[in-house]
Amino acid sequence: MASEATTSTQGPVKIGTRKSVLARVQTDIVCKELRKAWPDRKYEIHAMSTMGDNNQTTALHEFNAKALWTHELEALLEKGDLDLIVHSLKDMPTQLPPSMSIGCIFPRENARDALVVKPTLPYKSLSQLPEGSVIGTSSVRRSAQLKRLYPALKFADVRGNVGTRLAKLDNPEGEYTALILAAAGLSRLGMSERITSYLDSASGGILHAVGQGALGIEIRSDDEDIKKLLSAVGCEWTTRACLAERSLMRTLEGGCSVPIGVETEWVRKKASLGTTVGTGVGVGAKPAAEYNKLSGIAATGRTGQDEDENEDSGSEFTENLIMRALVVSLDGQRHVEAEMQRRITSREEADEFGWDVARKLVDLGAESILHDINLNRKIIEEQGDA
Ligand SMILES: NCc1[nH]cc(CCC(=O)O)c1CC(=O)O
Repeated sequence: MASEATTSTQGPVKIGTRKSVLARVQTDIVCKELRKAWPDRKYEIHAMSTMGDNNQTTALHEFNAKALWTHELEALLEKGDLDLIVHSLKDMPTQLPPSMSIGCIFPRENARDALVVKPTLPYKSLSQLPEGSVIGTSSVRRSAQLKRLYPALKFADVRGNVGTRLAKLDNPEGEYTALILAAAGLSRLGMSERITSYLDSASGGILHAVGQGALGIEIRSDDEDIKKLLSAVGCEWTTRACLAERSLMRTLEGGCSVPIGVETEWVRKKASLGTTVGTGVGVGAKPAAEYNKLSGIAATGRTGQDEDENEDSGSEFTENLIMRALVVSLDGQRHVEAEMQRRITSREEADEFGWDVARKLVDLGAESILHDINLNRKIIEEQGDA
């Protein structure tokens, strides 16, 4: 028994996560993939409640919420009490502490936002909602975009995890007509049937959050053992698309989060024919499963399935990434938007692409919108506590 089996490379992989049901489900996805790739290792899941989870009342924007959700887990990672942390990528700050990095990103679920209308009401889309309908959302990205497109709507904060929010919506006495939630969260919780309609560029112009729908794995930057384990899982398509999105946000935010909406989509063209053989994130209002297949993301990732799909990349196919991005003022009165497409063949190119889209938004006037927002509010967060 007292062998060398205590070296870090052979010890259990200690996986950290938050305590919410969604966080647990997402962690199970990651753990399952790791087990499949490395069946001989042992895995331990440590679900911790964080300060954010414990403080349901203080208005979110009073904290630097992103840090609030991640700091406590990061401290354990740093100490070696954890080896990796499973995050919803959109909840990860774009700048990590220097000793931490993103080990990999898992295949993206449906990245879009979803409208969830109170079950007793007949409305099927945002445009059908009567004047004065109350939308429950604590996200300024969501409310600012909706104010721009649907000025007759009203907004109210809604806190708590996804289940709590839905219960507030369903309460006959409740004030909300509808909620806006990430489709990914609902889908992972097995509650896709609650989705009334999907919101995206093709169906009205609501863009989702940077990193939405993807899982980010945070590790110690110098942990070669965990890096090796992660090299067998994750999804390079999602990783590149999300790195581009994060680069966009990092370039624009200058330290604070701002209402930035984004949508990325892979377009794979057969070079000889010039025809689009697969498109990606944000195309039409497709149900989650079909959407995921369409995205070419889950299917072409290194997830063990459909690996052959990917073999055509390289010379015969070109992979272009389309990015649509928007910055909107809090009252919805001003906005700038941009769309660019570029061939992306590496993470570095993805990063540069996000930077260039940000530059384009700045050229179009994003800076004055951002300046006003930063004057008004020191910290704007989109955090809820899913
Ligand atoms: N803001 C909290 C949060 N963080 C991640 C998700 C859902 C899963 C995801 O977007 O990856 C949610 C809930 C929501 O925004 O509806």
